[in-house]
Amino acid sequence: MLSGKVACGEYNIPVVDFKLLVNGTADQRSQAIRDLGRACEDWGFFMVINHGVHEALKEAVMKAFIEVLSFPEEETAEYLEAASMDPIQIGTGYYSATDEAQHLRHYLKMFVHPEFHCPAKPKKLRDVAAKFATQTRHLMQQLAMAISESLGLHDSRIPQALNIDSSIQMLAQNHYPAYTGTEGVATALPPHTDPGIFALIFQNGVDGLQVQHNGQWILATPVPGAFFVLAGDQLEIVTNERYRAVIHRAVIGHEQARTSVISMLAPCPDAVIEPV
Ligand SMILES: O=C(O)CCC(=O)C(=O)O
Ligand SMILES: [Fe+2]
Repeated sequence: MLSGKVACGEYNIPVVDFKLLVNGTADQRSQAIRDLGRACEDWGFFMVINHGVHEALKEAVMKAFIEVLSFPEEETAEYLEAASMDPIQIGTGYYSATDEAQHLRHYLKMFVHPEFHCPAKPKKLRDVAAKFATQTRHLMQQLAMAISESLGLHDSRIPQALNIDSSIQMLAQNHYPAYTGTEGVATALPPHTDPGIFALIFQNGVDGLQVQHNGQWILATPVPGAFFVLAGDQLEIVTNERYRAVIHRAVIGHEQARTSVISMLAPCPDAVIEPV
């Protein structure tokens, strides 16, 4: 059974306008930075719009990732059952005994920074994934600078404290086949926080990401073109828990399969992260 009541519609998930954050007038920038600070403080979650990553690129990445997951197992055997730090991983998550997942999730994960790793097929994946990785990394670096400012600090303070220049970036895709069981919807990814600094997420038009806010589960429905931005554990640590990592989960209904693409930034494993 899916635990907790789910609210949708009655809450306004915060929206941050990236264009105003970087190119606005002084007043617009201050307002956007305040909006960002409030979103991080109250939710640990927001949507970013006008971020400059083209829809066509996002679609191309999702399509190429779907192709990888659809290859017969013998073609992706080297990535199956990989360990958590292996550069490319393909697998299926279904941990019903331990953590309440009731339905399948197929995933692909690849580390793209500081070294770029990518399955050789389909051929177009390398090019689109590299572009998407660079653009979303840049976006997350700029968000980290703006977060510094939202805390009244110099814009380099939080990025430096996180060693962001040497950080690790991972791209991932989750594919959740439509649910076939007897409940209304099923949990496919149990409640968790993300271990890194931020995750950016977009999806195939099917909702299913839920975030915890003031003790309630909220279904996240994006404004067109937006990325969801989730604060992770390392952001919580560096801000001394002022900006908390958001607890979230993914659910899946009967009608349609859901696909999400994630770009995630985390400090390199030997970085020591302390509150600023
Ligand atoms: O599929 C989603 O929307 C959420 C994915 C997620 O939280 C994760 O992979 O850590
Ligand atoms: Fe997550």
